[in-house]
Amino acid sequence: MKEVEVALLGFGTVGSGTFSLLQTNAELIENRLGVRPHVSKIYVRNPQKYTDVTLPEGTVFTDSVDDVLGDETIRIVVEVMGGTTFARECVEKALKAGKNVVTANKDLLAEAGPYLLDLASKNGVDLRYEASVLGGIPIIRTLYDSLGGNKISELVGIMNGTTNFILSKMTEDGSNYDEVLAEAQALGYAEADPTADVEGLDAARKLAILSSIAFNRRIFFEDVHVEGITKIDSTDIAFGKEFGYTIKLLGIAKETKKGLSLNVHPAFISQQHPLAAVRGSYNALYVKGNGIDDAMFYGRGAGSLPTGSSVVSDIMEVTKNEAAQATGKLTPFFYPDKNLYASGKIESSYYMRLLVDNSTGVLAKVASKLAEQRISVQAVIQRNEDAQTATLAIVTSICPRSYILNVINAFNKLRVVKEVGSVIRIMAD
Ligand SMILES: NC(=O)C1=CN([C@@H]2O[C@H](COP(=O)(O)OP(=O)(O)OC[C@H]3O[C@@H](n4cnc5c(N)ncnc54)[C@H](OP(=O)(O)O)[C@@H]3O)[C@@H](O)[C@H]2O)C=CC1
Ligand SMILES: N[C@@H](CC=O)C(=O)O
Ligand code: NA
Repeated sequence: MKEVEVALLGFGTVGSGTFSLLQTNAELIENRLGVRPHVSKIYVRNPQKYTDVTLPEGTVFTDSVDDVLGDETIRIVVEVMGGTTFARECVEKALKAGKNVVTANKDLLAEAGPYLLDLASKNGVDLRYEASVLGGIPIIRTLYDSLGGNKISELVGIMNGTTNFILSKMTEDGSNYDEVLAEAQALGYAEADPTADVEGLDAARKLAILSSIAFNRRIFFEDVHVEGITKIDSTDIAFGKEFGYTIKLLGIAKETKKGLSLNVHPAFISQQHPLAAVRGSYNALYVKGNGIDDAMFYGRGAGSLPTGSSVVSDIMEVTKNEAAQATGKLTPFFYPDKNLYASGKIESSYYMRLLVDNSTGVLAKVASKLAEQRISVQAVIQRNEDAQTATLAIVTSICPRSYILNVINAFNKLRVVKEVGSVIRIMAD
């Protein structure tokens, strides 16, 4: 039996899912490839943690990364540890040693992807990262290859499983934010530090990676304007429902004549919008191209086996390239100027929740501040909290984000406004 030697760096959610799929589908994979990917070494810092794992003969845990990177028989190094310091060191060493690398690490790709891809090419090896974006959904290769003949104008997606799981549970079951986050962590969806999920950083990294491919630019994490979901509360979700909206954390990249805008933020979308039906740990990406028109890709965005499925597909792709002596042959990109469009200029309508004095004339005062910024009110719900206080939930007309920032300043100075609770964009259908 012909084998290609593979090593895993990491055996957590993704590493174990990858290993399990390689074992379960070994025969099928070998039949399709003509070669069997064989995991000979698994690097972890603390092998004692894995004493309950039974490895087949020929596979060992090691706590020495040099034992992996210095092993000449290993052709594919799978980096599934996470982080950008040690992981980057390992990936660079592996590429320089002439080994192919498969990684699920979006933090690393969004920070140094173009550099590492160049390094791989220089060393005649592959660097593949299908698992880094949208977990199990095959989207990297789809954008590179299947949609390669399209000029892409728009990407809109739900790119983080943890936050979609949290928002879905809060919306559907009225669950408490902290409890659902703990559940997402227990299910292996969340990052080691879940701040990356809930503050939108993870989605921003994924948007940067996808946009680099879709728009042929060197896009990094810093290029994306980010807002997370930590300020969303059940009151907003309930008002949203009354207005006919569902809340989602969206990644949006749009190319217009004015430039490329890159944003991650929570948004209300119509309950009829296809993305509204994407629930739990599922992700989806809507792509607009000048050939395909509209397409939507849907599947599990996080979790052990779904993400392992993408890692295994990359291992198979690299194995095929090795057999064809075609590794390191990705055509170099031509990167035009980034020409980013400032997010303050982007127009949409907004939902605003204000805590106000419960007295006559308050609504008129609030409306006049909006009018001063050339913003009109499309819909409003007033809920009396007690004799002194009322909540106003407002849907505004379409305006640039900078107008909304101005009106928030004006509200903060208005005596009848006790608090500006939340401000959430509303995405047009
Ligand atoms: N979980 C998911 O659904 C998805 C995760 N990803 C990405 O995949 C990567 C792995 O994630 P996941 O499997 O969830 O992570 P886990 O925390 O579950 O696993 C990390 C593994 O790496 C080992 N490890 C070895 N060295 C290090 C190190 N220096 N720092 C951290 N871990 C180390 C850990 O073992 P030990 O502690 O013994 O060293 C552990 O086995 C990350 O880049 C993540 O962003 C991508 C898509 C989906
Ligand atoms: N933490 C991430 C894991 C997959 O990329 C998520 O929740 O989507
Ligand atoms: Na993917």
